[in-house]
Amino acid sequence: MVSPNLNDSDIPVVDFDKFLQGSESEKEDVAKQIDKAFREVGFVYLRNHGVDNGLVDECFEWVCILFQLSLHTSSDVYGADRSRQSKKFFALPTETKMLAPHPPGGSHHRGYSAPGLEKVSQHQYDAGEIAKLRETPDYKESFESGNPHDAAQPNIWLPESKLPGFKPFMESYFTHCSNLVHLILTALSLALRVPAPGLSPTHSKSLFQLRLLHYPAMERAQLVNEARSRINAHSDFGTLTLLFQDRVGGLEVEDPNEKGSFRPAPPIDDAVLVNIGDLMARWSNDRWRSTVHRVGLPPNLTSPATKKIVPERYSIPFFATADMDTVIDALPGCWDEVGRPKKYEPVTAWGYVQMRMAALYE
Ligand SMILES: O=C(O)CCC(=O)C(=O)O
Ligand SMILES: [Fe+2]
Repeated sequence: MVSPNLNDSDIPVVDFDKFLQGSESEKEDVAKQIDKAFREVGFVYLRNHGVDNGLVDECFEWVCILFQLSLHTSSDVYGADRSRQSKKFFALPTETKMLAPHPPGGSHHRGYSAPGLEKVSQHQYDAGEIAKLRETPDYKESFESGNPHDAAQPNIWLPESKLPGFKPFMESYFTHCSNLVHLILTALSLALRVPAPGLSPTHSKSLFQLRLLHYPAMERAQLVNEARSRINAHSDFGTLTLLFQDRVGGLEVEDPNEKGSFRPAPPIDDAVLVNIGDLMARWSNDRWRSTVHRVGLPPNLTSPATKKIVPERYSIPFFATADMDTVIDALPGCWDEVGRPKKYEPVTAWGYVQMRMAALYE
């Protein structure tokens, strides 16, 4: 259930411009605010994050094109003042999207996944448990792409003629999001006083994943009765996630002080939501929280009175992880011999991520 005693969101909103353009003391202040948010909630909204808002809008336009936005539903989704409807949308049939299929298995995270293929699981490694979860698959479709220089996971694109301009746009959007990840890592290094050059070089290969997500419209009753889910409660498994979401809402974050109780993390215009993943939580010796989150009913649909249909929803998560040979051992500032011993054995990023990804697809 959603906690009734919490208002919209306890997630702090931080003005990142003060880090990008500010004085040394302003940078330090922003770093401290982000550190505090990650300690307490594991999530932070960043305003003025430096990824051009027009570019974010354009990315949403591409997502709509890819996933067959119908002009009927779009006004409800985006509100009047965003430019996300400005392109001439056309329907891309499933056969076309299947020209770039996500390979089976959990080790090559690229290309198109049709609704129902993926079931996000939280710490489920037991085959029987995973099979049970799959009985109500997440009702969403996705398209994943990554760093064009990642030889281990080559991108899987549609033929250029099917969606001209899509690949170059996504490659450039990837770079903008990567830059933001590196800036956040620099802020975190400042907060922990990690000696120069800080954490950014541990992500030097930028083996990140850009995911385009579409949750099709569905009957409200299906979501309420848990006949279908949008995305089940889970934590992310890398270091940092950036999340851009449209205006529909429905993302919920677990109350750090009350397991099983969720509060809304509503979209905030022009802000990106950033959260800690499991690998980073471990690396920080649990100084930072990797908080469980899920996507359910948008807050304005919690009362059944009027609307029977939950509108479609689009979101764009960007998952960062460390270079695969990085040894994840408690970061400076996160442990000491006396009061805060290291909780975890050192592990490479590779060893850790493999274990988690195997649970996603099979
Ligand atoms: O769609 C969203 O808002 C959240 C997606 C998410 O949590 C994920 O893909 O890991
Ligand atoms: Fe997530």
